[in-house]
Formats: sequence, structure tokens, C-alpha cells
Amino acid sequence: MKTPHVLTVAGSDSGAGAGIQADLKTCSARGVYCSTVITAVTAQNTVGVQGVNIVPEDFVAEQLKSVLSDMQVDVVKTGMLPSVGIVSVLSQSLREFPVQALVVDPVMVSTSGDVLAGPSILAEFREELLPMADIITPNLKEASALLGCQQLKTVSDMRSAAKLLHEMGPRYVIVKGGDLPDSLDAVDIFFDGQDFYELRSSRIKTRNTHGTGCSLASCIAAELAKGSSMLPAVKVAKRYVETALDYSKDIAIGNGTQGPFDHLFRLKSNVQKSHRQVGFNPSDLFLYAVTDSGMNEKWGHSITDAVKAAIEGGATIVQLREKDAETQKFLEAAKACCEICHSHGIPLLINDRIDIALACDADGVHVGQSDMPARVARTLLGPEKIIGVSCKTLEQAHQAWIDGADYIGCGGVYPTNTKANNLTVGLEGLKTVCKASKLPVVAIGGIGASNAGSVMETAVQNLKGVAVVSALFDRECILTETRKLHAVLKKAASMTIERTH
Ligand SMILES: Nc1ncnc2c1ncn2[C@@H]1O[C@H](COP(=O)(O)OP(=O)(O)OP(=O)(O)O)[C@@H](O)[C@H]1O
Ligand SMILES: Cc1ncc(CO)c(N)n1
Ligand SMILES: [Mg+2]
Repeated sequence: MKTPHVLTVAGSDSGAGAGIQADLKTCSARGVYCSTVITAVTAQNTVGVQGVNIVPEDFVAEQLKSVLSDMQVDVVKTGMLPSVGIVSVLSQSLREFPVQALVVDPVMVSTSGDVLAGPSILAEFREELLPMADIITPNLKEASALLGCQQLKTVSDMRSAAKLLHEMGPRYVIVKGGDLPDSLDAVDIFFDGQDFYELRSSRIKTRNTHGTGCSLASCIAAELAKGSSMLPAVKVAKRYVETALDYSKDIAIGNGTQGPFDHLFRLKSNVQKSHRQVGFNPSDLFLYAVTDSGMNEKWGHSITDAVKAAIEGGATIVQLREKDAETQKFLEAAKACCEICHSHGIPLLINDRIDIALACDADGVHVGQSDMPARVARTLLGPEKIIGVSCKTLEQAHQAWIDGADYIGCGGVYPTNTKANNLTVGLEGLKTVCKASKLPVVAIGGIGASNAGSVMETAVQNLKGVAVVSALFDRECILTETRKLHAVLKKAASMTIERTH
């Protein structure tokens, strides 16, 4: 299988917010392989650039040859090119090993104001590299340096600059306005030789903008490598930077004025941020409370009050099962319940709705046999979230285990009104599934204080607790009912311990 491949020819940033490191992270975030030819090693942090060590041009040439002669590179992206020799070695290599597209980020000045490539390279840049480029991505200072003109101060200046730069040979130009003074939005001007596009996004209020330029260019390169055409690639890249900045706006790395952002936020968004100890603990299944909007409505309970009462009464895990809720209302309720559960160290799962679980950063989901398959849910939710699956048979239990679930819910143990047309498996069915299951099991279906003892006293292996809807929530006082059930479960557990000792 051919993997989309970007080669970045750029400098190393020891602080890892920009340069080679930003390129590697951006391409990884976008699902594209990234090889690296290093042109300079910088000593750099959130304060600025303390030192630059330029790699000799012969050795840059050797790296280029190693990669281009062997690997199928789709797109080359350039960043810091600190010497005339390096620019010319690169142009030669590209003539020898042509690629599908060339993205040139004409890095000269960092946002911190430090010079990364001096004016001596400008002539070589204009004559050799710009005519070969599919797109160039200067910031305001770089655009004026390339044009040898005054500082750019307005969006209208940016348009004129884009047009003049286009005359130097690149097929497309984007002039980045990240550093535009007094601008509420982050405005970039894209020019395709004919039309101008004003690309706007909200300006994220953050100090963590170090490396935005490198990341924008790498993301454009990554999208092109995947087969995108230029304007869509640029739009995706802009949105990627905006989203990453928004996600990272409060992170604190370094003491300087220019912090790095988190390129791989998508991976992190699957990591639990709650106060709960990360990971699933099967003993959490002991008293599993499953909410029901209809019952809450009937008794005039708000969902948050219902969840609070269940937790106070001894629930060890909560699942929100809101079959008829409107999405926006459900999300609001889920966020509120998440806060309540987490302040008590209790995991919160969402029935069926992976989207809601992701949006409120719940601890996981519970899915039925006809919902999203557990394997797909696992891919969407990442490795750390809790996934439970309803199973009635050995085969289903086995599949849940193969699919990467954490527990199974087995039932209906007793007849129930909560679920229409639900097959009752009985205590025998429960026992059969529990014995064969490789996953911990919670029993469900028609269970309450009167029969929870009998369920738990089966003491069958893997059975960790009972899941309850009506017996807790179709009642006037949820707290009292939960306490009652908790006492029954405690008693059953102590009897089981006595018997097994
Ligand atoms: N605060 C911000 N909020 C949203 N987008 C931003 C912000 N700052 C910069 N951008 C966007 O990030 C991209 C890079 O722009 P910028 O002008 O900062 O490049 P640069 O100076 O080359 O970056 P750097 O030198 O930090 O790598 C542009 O698309 C710009 O609009
Ligand atoms: C190595 C390197 N390349 C590019 C930039 C531009 O942000 C930087 N600060 N450092
Ligand atoms: Mg900038």
C-alpha cells in the first residue's frame, strides 16, 4: 500500500514547537509519513533563538539523495534554508528527483523576531526556488523581504504582495496574517493567479503560536500528498492550525512569550482528563445505575438530581440512557452529569451515543448488539475509554472480547418493562454467559432489591454486580432505593465471601 509521503527540508527546533519537529507532528496528525532533511540545528526555546548551527551543504545534499533516491516522496516542503549553498543544492536535487508538489515556506524571521535565514539567500530564492514552487507561504515580514518592499500593514497590502509574489513564479501564494496588528480575525490571503481568497478564522487568544507557520505549510503539504488540490488543502491546513491552537490555548510550556501548541491534540482528546484514576476497574460494576428520561419525567426528577441521588445512595458507575433526548439537551445533561460523577470519582458511561461520549469526555459508552459495533467504538474512542456491550449468548460475549470491550452486560435476567421485546435469559442464561466470558459481567433486566441477592448469590465467576433502571429511577425517592439495593448487594457479597472461605 502506498503511503502518502512528505519530505521536509528544514531546521531542527530544540524546543520542538516549530521546524522539523512541527513538521513531523503535523504530518503524523494528518496521517502522512514524513521524512526529514535537516538544514540547521537551532538552540531555541519559548524565549527565542539562542544559537544556530548550519549543516554543511554537501551533507544536506547527501541527506536529500538518501531520501529522494530511495523513498517515493510525493511532496517536498521546505522551511529554514539558511545558506545560498543549501538553496542551490535543493533546487538541483529537485531537478534530479522531481516530485508531485513543492511547498516553500520561506522561513527568514521567527515570530520572536530572530533571523533564521539572512538577506544573502534572497537572490537564490527568487531565481531558483520560487519558480519551481507550487505554493509559497510567507508571513508578513517574509513577504516584504522577498519583495524588497515596505512593511505590510493591512489586508490590502497583503493582496498586493500576493500578486507581486505570484509574478515571481510560484503557482499559488498565501500571505499569512498571523502577525497582522490590530486584527480580530486571523486573516490569510490566498492567490491563485486569478482570484484572491480571504481566508479567515477566529484569532485564538493564546501565547502558544510558536510554529504556526511551519505547521500550516506542513499541513498543506500533507493534504497535497493525500491527493487534495491546492485551495482545499490550504483551507484544511488553516482549520487544523486554528483547532490545534484552540485546543492548546491554555497549555503552559516554557517561561518565554512564545509557547508551542499541541499538534497531536486529536490523540489527546481521547485521553481522560477526569480526576478518576485512568482505566477500568471491574469492581465499578457493583451497583450500576442506568438512567431513563421517561422515568425522571414521570417523577419530576431532573437528570442531574437523579444521578446525584444514585451516587449518594451508593451507585458505583452511572450510565446515561436517554433514548428520546434531543442531542443538544442530552449533551448539556451529559456534561453536567460528567462533572457530578467525576467529583465523586465515579465513571460515567453514555448509552449508544459515541458522539455524546466524545463531546462531554465521558469515561466510555455502553452499546447493544444493533448499535455501533464495539470494534468501531474502540477505534473512535481510543484505547483508554470504557466500552460495555450487551450480550445474551456465549458467541456475543466472545465477540465483545475480540472487539476490545471492557465488560459485558448480560440479561434480561428477569422480565422487564424497560426494554420492549427483550428476551429473558434467566439466571441459567446469565450463568452460562458468565462462565464462558473472558470479560467481567454485570447482570441486567428486572433486577431490584428483592432479587439482587439471588443474582449475586449465584457467585458465578466474572459476575461483578447488577445494573438497574426501574428499581432506582421509577421510584419517588432514588436515594432511598439505591441505599436499599446497596445494602442487599453488600450482604450478598459478604455471604459469598464467607462461603468461599
Ligand atoms: N492566534 C491565532 N489564532 C488563529 N490562527 C492563527 C493565530 N496566529 C496565527 N494564526 C494562523 O497561523 C498561520 C501561520 O501564520 P503566522 O503569520 O503566525 O506564520 P509564521 O509567522 O510563519 O509562524 P511561525 O514563525 O510562528 O512559525 C496562519 O494561517 C495564521 O492565520
Ligand atoms: C528551526 C525553525 N524553523 C522555522 C521556524 C519558524 O517558526 C523556527 N522558529 N525554527
Ligand atoms: Mg507567526
